[in-house]
Amino acid sequence: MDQNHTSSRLRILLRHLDGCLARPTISHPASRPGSPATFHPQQFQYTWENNVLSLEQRKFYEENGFLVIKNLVSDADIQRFRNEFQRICRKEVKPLGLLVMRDVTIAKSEYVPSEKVVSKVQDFQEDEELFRYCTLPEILKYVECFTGPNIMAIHTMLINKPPDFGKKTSRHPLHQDLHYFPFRPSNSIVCAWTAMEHIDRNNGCLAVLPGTHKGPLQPHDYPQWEGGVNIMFHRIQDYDKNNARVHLVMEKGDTVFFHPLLIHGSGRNKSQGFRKVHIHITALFEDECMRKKNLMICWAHISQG
Ligand SMILES: CC(C)CC(=O)SCCNC(=O)CCNC(=O)[C@H](O)C(C)(C)COP(=O)(O)OP(=O)(O)OC[C@H]1O[C@@H](n2cnc3c(N)ncnc32)[C@H](O)[C@@H]1OP(=O)(O)O
Ligand SMILES: O=C(O)CCC(=O)C(=O)O
Repeated sequence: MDQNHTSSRLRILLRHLDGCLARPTISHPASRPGSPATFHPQQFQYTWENNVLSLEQRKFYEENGFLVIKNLVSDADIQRFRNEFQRICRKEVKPLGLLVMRDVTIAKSEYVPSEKVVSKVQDFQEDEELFRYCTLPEILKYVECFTGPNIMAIHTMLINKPPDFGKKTSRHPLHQDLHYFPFRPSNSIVCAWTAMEHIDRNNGCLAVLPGTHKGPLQPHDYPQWEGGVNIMFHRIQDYDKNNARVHLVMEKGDTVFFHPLLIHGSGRNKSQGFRKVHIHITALFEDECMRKKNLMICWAHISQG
């Protein structure tokens, strides 16, 4: 991390701690604020009562730890995200703090800047066009069902899963996102994952182990894969092999919301195309004290809701 990046992060953090927030709010007030436990103490621990989710949808998330909402993000927005991603890949814009990842098989090679060499951009909080995703009312409306109000965007990614270079390195091993996060509580965190095109097993869709959000955070390490593993792509060491994997086939604009303890990963991209998804992770910080405590241990940029 270079010095500019470090000092920019530090400034952001200090601004938050001072309560002088630079970024406009992305909060979307709950229509019926209240704690999830207030309404159905036995039944609902993971969702909030706010008239957005049907009873069936709430029960599904509670039981499975994920929920797919069809056709949530418009084609026009997805096209704008694509355009901006391409500009970043061509190095026409260089948002502050952005991490650009390349697949491990080409990480050390010479390259011409293009979307063919970028497997992921991460932490695009300073790129207004990509960060717009985190502020879309249709996304926030659902995020709030899992986090409650006072939402913060914590981590952002646009994944451009490359066609596999023959080493199966395009796979993302099964893991729990909470492994990467130093803040809590886990039930106040949700990931939004939006398909930017049709995604199925051929181009490496998301695979989830339903219900695993009810278990603890498990130890992770690197998988022993012959072809190599992308940096930080840790796998869960052990999980119940009897727990059937569900492959989420999704259309452009469909969005899956999932709990940070849900075990998930994605398969090899066997197609010739670059499979794109837009992701962000959000969390609720329930009160000022918890917000400050979490901010002090959190490495990612945070926007306050
Ligand atoms: C919930 C969510 C968080 C789940 C996930 O997404 S898991 C994946 C999270 N990924 C990350 O956190 C990436 C963290 N970022 C980084 O490690 C770095 O910033 C990089 C993206 C690698 C870029 O590092 P940077 O120093 O700016 O650039 P360099 O090109 O000089 O790379 C530094 C050393 O890393 C190597 N590298 C780059 N890309 C990969 C790769 N895909 N897999 C394995 N190694 C890689 C690169 O070859 C270089 O190695 P050395 O020359 O130092 O030996
Ligand atoms: O979209 C993918 O390939 C998987 C992404 C993922 O599991 C993650 O970044 O946590």
